[in-house]
Amino acid sequence: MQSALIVGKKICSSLLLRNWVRPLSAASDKLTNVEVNDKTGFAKLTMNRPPVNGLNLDLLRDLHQSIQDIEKNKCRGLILTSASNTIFSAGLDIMEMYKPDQERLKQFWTALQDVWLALYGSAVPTAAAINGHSPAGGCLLAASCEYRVMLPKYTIGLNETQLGIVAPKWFMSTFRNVLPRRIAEQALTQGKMFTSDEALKIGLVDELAATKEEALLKCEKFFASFAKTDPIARYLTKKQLRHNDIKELLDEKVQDVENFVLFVNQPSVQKGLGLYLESLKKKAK
Ligand SMILES: CC/C=C\C/C=C\CCCC/C=C/C(=O)SCCNC(=O)CCNC(=O)[C@H](O)C(C)(C)COP(=O)(O)OP(=O)(O)OC[C@H]1O[C@@H](n2cnc3c(N)ncnc32)[C@H](O)[C@@H]1OP(=O)(O)O
Repeated sequence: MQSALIVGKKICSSLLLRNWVRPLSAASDKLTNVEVNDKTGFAKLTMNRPPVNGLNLDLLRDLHQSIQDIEKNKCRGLILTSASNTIFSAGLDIMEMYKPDQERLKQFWTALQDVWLALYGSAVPTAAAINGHSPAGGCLLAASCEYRVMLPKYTIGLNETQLGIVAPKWFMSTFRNVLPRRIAEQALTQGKMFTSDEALKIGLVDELAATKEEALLKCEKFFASFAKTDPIARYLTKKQLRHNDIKELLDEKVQDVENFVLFVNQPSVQKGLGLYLESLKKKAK
């Protein structure tokens, strides 16, 4: 595992502290970073895979581990954000799907499922400070949280149909949990990327903030709104509301991996992914 965990002493007993500290790798290797505010108990989970936080197998596994750690240590809130100044996450790393190693491809999709199950079903209140572009898988992560604060002039959305891809059911359920059904249907079928202002207008994000610091504060304010609620009652309510979406994936988890593998291996999909990668690289030149 490649994530670093920084924990405030006031919150964690020395036993917990021991549990939390995982071996730190060299700074340049860190893919996620967790910092816990010792006064509030809020954890900031930062994705740090330059240049675009492409969700590859390693980053996904790291994210999963970090979410589990935050959960185990009973933090009072989890804020997902990015170390980049312009990108929250570019979504799935297309390199994982292009000319893939078959065993790794299965592990990759399973890791994405696990991150979604952990984040969408988290007992800890969750929020995303969206400090950059957030297409596809990036949008999935943000939409899996309970609250979203976005910086201006970026884009967010599930753009799969524009790439000739069908978003899996659980991507769609996540959107439907946030957006009115008709808006979700239009956005998903069009593969629409929304500007920050548009996202605010339709309710895909809850607030805009001028800076990352302000976004983090607004996420913390959202967590503070639960100060007078019972944490167990809060969690059970969330759990029931999200139960069907989670159960649907759990019931079909293996089949979902098989569908994904079958889909990705289609020659037409491979061709499309290759062309898309090329277009991204040309754009970068
Ligand atoms: C029935 C159905 C059953 C099963 C369904 C099965 C499967 C389908 C489900 C799949 C769901 C897919 C989800 C996804 O997330 S797919 C990924 C979608 N992401 C995107 O389309 C975003 C693409 N990227 C961008 O738009 C821009 O890069 C971005 C994020 C706006 C940033 O722009 P910019 O700052 O200008 O940076 P560059 O474009 O120059 O990029 C820098 C560098 O990164 C490479 N890169 C960017 N995005 C990706 C990516 N997603 N994967 C891999 N690599 C990426 C880019 O090529 C550049 O590379 P270089 O080597 O040139 O530096």
